[in-house]
Amino acid sequence: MTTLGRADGGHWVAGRMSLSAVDPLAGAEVLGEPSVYWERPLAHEAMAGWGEAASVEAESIARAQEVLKELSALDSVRWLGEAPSALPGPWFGGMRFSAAGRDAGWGAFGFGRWTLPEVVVWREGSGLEVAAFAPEGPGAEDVVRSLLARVGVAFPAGFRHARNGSQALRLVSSRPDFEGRVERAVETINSGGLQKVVLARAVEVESEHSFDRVEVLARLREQNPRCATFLFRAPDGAAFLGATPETLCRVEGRRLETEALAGSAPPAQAGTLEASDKDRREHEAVVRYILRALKPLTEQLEADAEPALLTLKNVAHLRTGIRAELREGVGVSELVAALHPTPAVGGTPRERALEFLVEHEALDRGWYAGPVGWVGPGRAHQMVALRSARIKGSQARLFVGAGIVAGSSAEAEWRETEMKSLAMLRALGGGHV
Ligand SMILES: C=C(O[C@H]1C=CC=C(C(=O)O)[C@@H]1O)C(=O)O
Repeated sequence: MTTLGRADGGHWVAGRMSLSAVDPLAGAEVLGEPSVYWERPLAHEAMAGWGEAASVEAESIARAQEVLKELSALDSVRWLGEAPSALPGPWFGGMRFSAAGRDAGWGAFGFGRWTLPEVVVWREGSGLEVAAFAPEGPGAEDVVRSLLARVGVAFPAGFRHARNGSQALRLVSSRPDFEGRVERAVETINSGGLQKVVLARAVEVESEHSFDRVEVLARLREQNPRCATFLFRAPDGAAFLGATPETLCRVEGRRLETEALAGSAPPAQAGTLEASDKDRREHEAVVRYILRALKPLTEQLEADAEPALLTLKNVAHLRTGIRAELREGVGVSELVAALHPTPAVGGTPRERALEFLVEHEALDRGWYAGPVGWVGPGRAHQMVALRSARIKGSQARLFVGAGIVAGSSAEAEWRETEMKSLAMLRALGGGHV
């Protein structure tokens, strides 16, 4: 683990060069599976990282917030030549939804974990750039130059397309348990104890062979161009990956972009969403919460007047875009503290909803529904880790949730979570689902 914030200048030396190549994921053919991956195809943003020049772990929410603050303030990289202006990161990672839970499978991920890869390849304009990082010290510049030279020679020029090939998957998730929890949530809401709570469940997925996670990424990004496709590998070889539609915050200097995403329907019934009273209430709880949370941190806070439809391949949502100027001194750490968990993954009132989840959800969410993404000096993009799975070997544990409000039906919420699981199941090779 790295100690951050040394006062005497840079920790890491970095160099960069252009690559004659088009796709960061193609690098997996020669460099193996990336340790971190991030792509938003519609935003033309893509990056893959290999190796770890450094990692920072946090064992509590308070420490995680400190780390985010340090990583967004630190400019501890000494660039050989000009520093890139559009490099995502260079720190990549995420954190748990909450401290509650005891699934040992999440152990190696820590409460929060961020890494500075040894090699980062990212899209810039119509080409790719590569940067290499090494700890400052004698010989560090040579290490950087030789990493760049090695990657430059070997990096494949072409695009890594998703390949055909489905496989038999064994799925386990208890419908009666989930529906029982939805009914309990509706009773609590009806008795005035809560307004909204988002209940999640896990689906255990087993395949005959180890999952090819690069292939899973290739399918996820191809099928979900509006989402952020991500992967973070833990030291025990497990990886957390997914394709999520929800931005928690995008920070560029003082500029903030965020969104409320809640209210769902099958794509074929997307037209009914805007008029659905249940979905509007579910959505408005999120908008109100975000605006209230951001007020003390921002100036010129503005939200779209009406939610718009966001139609993904397997599910459509109501979406309200929110923008603001950040007050002096406010950055990603303060934003995560104020926004997470939004009622799109927790509920309202926030504390009561979180207590309900601890008591009744019977699930260690781990990094599911937590903030994941990248952070660097004055810039950050954090997504809410939805539509995601933890994968190790031939086992995957997939997570899906749904917002429960007065009038929710257990059967409909089960169907909604089934629908939300399709993107990941198909990417895992379940061509028949
Ligand atoms: C909790 C999830 O979705 C959230 C985001 C969008 C719409 C949601 C809904 O309509 O329930 C959820 O709040 C999930 O996908 O696991």
